[in-house]
Amino acid sequence: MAQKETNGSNGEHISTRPPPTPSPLRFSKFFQANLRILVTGGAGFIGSHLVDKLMENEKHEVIVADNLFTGSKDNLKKWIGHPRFEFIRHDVTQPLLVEVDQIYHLACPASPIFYKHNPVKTIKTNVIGTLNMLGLAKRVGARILLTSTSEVYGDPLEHPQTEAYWGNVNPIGVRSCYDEGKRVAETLMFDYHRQHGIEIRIARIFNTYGPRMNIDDGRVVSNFIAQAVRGEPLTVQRPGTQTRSFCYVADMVDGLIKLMNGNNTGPINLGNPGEFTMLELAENVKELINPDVTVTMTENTPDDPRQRKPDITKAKEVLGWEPKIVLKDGLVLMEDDFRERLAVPKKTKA
Ligand SMILES: NC(=O)c1ccc[n+]([C@@H]2O[C@H](COP(=O)([O-])OP(=O)(O)OC[C@H]3O[C@@H](n4cnc5c(N)ncnc54)[C@H](O)[C@@H]3O)[C@@H](O)[C@H]2O)c1
Ligand SMILES: O=c1ccn([C@@H]2O[C@H](COP(=O)(O)OP(=O)(O)O[C@H]3OC[C@@H](O)[C@H](O)[C@H]3O)[C@@H](O)[C@H]2O)c(=O)[nH]1
Repeated sequence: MAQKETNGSNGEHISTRPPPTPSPLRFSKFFQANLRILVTGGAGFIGSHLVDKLMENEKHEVIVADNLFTGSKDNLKKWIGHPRFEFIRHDVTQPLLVEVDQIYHLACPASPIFYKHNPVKTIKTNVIGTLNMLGLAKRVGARILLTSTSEVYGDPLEHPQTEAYWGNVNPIGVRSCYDEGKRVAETLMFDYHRQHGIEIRIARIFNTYGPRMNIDDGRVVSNFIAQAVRGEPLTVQRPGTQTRSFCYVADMVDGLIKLMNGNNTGPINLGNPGEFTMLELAENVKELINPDVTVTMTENTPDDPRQRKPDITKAKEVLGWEPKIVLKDGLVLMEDDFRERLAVPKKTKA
């Protein structure tokens, strides 16, 4: 088949090579025309919630590829053995060949503690892992979505951050394996799109929280909730005036699915524009979960961004998406899950 010449959603010139012909079975009278979806990192926090949502549709077959570095099969236990679900223990730094129509590429540790644990592995996961998944997308003609991050904006000099902002990232710092890794992953996505006509989608996700985060994940919301439930001091890292915008995971999953199935390549910011200092977050957690806990100031880590707030105008316009769950409601939903896993029931009022 001939090359097709088109313009992408960002106005770029694209030369599209059609994907290889699928198996003849795909056109057989009795073939069930299911959408085959690969979720890399599907055993992790956001990935497992995404799998839950995708599995609700009876036309979807879902394959998870995950090396279980920060994820767990426990997050997927309700789907193990389901006829439309498969789990593959696989490291995305190695090639993978599966016949799929869509790839949600999430595989990568997200908590700073975990991505800094083995920085060389983190950058390999972002660069080689994304190359492998793009190679797969090219080979089987699948559409691929990358979960990039607000960390591509580094310590931002523009506030709030729009997608047009190129960022302020330290290329040699301890966070660079993740920040720069994701920036290269975005570059690879666009190069495969322009050069090979691969259908791409890029989400820039801002700090997302919710049930199923690892208790010892190390990110601020899970730390504060676990501390409040255990009755331990809330550890605010200095200066405490740094800000973040927190998005509840169900909102994030809706945004990712809309992005995958829409027409825009992105990058698109997905996040909740509500902005809080870490001291304000601690006060909220204390008030909602355990008024008896104290707040203690602790050392911060290098290159911690001072402010973060997404401008989500583009997501509203092109996806019709905006988050619905405000922080106070989301924290309470998360508390129930943490209490159950930590086996600390809520005190009943006398
Ligand atoms: N949660 C957030 O606040 C946030 C913000 C921005 C971007 N993101 C991105 O969203 C994605 C999911 O984040 P999360 O919060 O669910 O994190 P998570 O750590 O819970 O999930 C990551 C998953 O990827 C798997 N994984 C890691 N390295 C792998 C490898 N080499 N091969 C195969 N699997 C591998 C882990 O085992 C885990 O199941 C990540 O790409 C992350 O960068 C998350
Ligand atoms: O116990 C803690 C942990 C963290 N913090 C502070 O809380 C803020 C947020 O830290 P988090 O570890 O939750 O993560 P960050 O917002 O820096 O990055 C997060 O959002 C972008 C994603 O790409 C990353 O994967 C995700 O971890 C930081 O300023 C940190 O110093 C505390 O005050 N106390």
